[in-house]
Amino acid sequence: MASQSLKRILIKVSGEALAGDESFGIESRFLDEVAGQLVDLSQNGYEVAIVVGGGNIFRGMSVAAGGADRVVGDHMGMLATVINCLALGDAIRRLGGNARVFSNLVMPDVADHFTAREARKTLEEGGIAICSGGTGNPFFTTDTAAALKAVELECDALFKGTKVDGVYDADPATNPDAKRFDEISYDEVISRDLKVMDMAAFALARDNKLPIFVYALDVAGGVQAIIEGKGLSTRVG
Ligand SMILES: Nc1ncnc2c1ncn2[C@@H]1O[C@H](COP(=O)(O)OP(=O)(O)OP(=O)(O)O)[C@@H](O)[C@H]1O
Ligand SMILES: O=c1ccn([C@@H]2O[C@H](COP(=O)(O)O)[C@@H](O)[C@H]2O)c(=O)[nH]1
Repeated sequence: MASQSLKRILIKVSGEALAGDESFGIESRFLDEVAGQLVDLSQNGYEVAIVVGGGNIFRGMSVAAGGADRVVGDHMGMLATVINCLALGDAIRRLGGNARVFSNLVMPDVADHFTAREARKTLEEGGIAICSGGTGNPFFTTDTAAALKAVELECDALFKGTKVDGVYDADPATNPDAKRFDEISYDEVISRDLKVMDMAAFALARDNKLPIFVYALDVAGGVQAIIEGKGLSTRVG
């Protein structure tokens, strides 16, 4: 049974986490695990929209650092998110769920062009709306795309599923003594420059009063457990 206060949600799935134990690409066991969690949420009455990152395949900054055109690099990064979204949509359908892949880059043979109107319709009809291609613009990230889509689709909350189980006072990957927050305000996360998500995403969420839950994608129960107050996450609000 879906919670009344958090019924329509957007989940940002980290591209990097989709690689599982590998450093590149998609680990099918992990993909199926994530898809299974999304199907369960949808079948339990939640309206679920998805944005997927591309870090397991390509990040525009990495080519720009080598001297290539950043805009071309970012287009390549956005295409990487389309690949991940197609894989996730397919995994959801194989598990009996109903998913429709949208894209902010126009590619009619591959995905439906994203409009908030069509994506909302998919959600209202019980389908999972997967939003690929980021914002469609270079110099952004899929975190910002996730906040933007969550606002456009009138979601009650944004869940950022990643490799860590919340927001810490320093990057826990490089600081073993970092302390985790159960809750933190938008302004504090921005003023401390805590880099679990980019600042544009936090600012957009703050300006639209969109709560964000940062959680570890590989923890059993996932989003459903967090909504029921049983799972670990940091609430940014
Ligand atoms: N203060 C912090 N609290 C928590 N995590 C942090 C913090 N600062 C940096 N991080 C790092 O941020 C990472 C998550 O952000 P990142 O944008 O790199 O990944 P992602 O969005 O999950 O991946 P992708 O770009 O592939 O979708 C975590 O794995 C963590 O190591
Ligand atoms: O709106 C957007 C979103 C993404 N990009 C590019 O795609 C890659 C992958 O996204 P991540 O958020 O890093 O996973 C990103 O590095 C950008 O190059 C974009 O240009 N615009």
